[in-house]
Amino acid sequence: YPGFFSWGGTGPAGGGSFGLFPEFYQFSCPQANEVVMSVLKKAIAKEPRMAASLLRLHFHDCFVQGCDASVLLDDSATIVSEKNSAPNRNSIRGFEVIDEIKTKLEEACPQIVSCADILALAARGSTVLTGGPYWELPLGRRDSRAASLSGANTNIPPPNSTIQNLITFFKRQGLNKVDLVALSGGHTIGVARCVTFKQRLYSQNGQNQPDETLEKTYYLGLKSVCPRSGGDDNISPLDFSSPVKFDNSYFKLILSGKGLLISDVVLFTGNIGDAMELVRSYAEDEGLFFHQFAKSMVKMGNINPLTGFDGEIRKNCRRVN
Ligand code: HEM
Ligand SMILES: [Ca+2]
Ligand SMILES: [Ca+2]
Repeated sequence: YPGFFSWGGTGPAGGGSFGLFPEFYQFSCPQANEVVMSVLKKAIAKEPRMAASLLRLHFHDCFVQGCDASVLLDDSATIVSEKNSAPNRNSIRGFEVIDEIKTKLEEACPQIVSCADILALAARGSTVLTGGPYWELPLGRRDSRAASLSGANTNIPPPNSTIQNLITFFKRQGLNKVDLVALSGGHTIGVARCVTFKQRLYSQNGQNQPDETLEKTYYLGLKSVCPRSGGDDNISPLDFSSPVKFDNSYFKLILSGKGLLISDVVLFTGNIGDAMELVRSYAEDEGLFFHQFAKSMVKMGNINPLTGFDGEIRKNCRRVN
């Protein structure tokens, strides 16, 4: 049976049964979240950045084919992996931690907990362990039998997006401007490679000029990490004031010209009134940001899940059964 209380009918989330709900593993694997948290604690203690990498992995999963663990599939005879897409190549990480969680869960409750739910649990756990909000997490996602390289190339927004582009990318997933600004706050942790923000330092307007919205000393610091030629894989924090703490300083930095990516900065400089207002509110009120981040994470986690008898529960997150 595909989990607890599954009738295989058609519910509001599509696909079958009742959609997702927090108690999905209550009887079939009550310790699921504890297992996830124990592996996360160890992995994040060893490398604080891992929290950021795991949060991002859930995002890159959900925006391509829905939250179905498609992002975890390796190349094989039948699979063209999303890992080689432009947004993911040399960039997404954390697969070994997901493998470790899956191995432990297969020991504890074989073939019960999906890789898609592991990604969602790891994203929430990573948020909590770095000081961010906790939320009730709907569960019951199942795993895809396919990946979509083209979907990864076309549905994940690039770092030089305009605000209009960002709104469009999010809208395509059923997410609005409030979700866009709140979820961009995920950039309160983690880093980006020089190649993702170089354009701003050396050729913002097609001319050989830096982005004029960059604060001067911040700009000089970035130039030393990210030279005009080479250094593409050098990294810089997305929120340099607290790169391993989940807080609202990302929004404060944007207000002071110290946002790293164009996609961060345009939330405030893009002349979309409600986005500007939201950046200001989240900079002022961390509680408000936490509340909305949690709500929007639930919304993102609900994008097109496989439920009921659709998809499968993978034994190994890197390949279909
Ligand atoms: C709004 C559109 C977004 C764009 C354009 C964007 C773009 C990027 C880019 C370019 C990087 C650096 C990748 C690299 O250099 O290899 C990055 C990192 C990151 N992104 Fe986003 N992102 C967006 C939304 C999100 C969302 C919704 C989340 C999660 C809620 C998120 C979480 C992260 C995290 C945590 C990192 C750091 C990862 C690490 O250090 O390993 N991003 N993002
Ligand atoms: Ca997916
Ligand atoms: Ca931070």
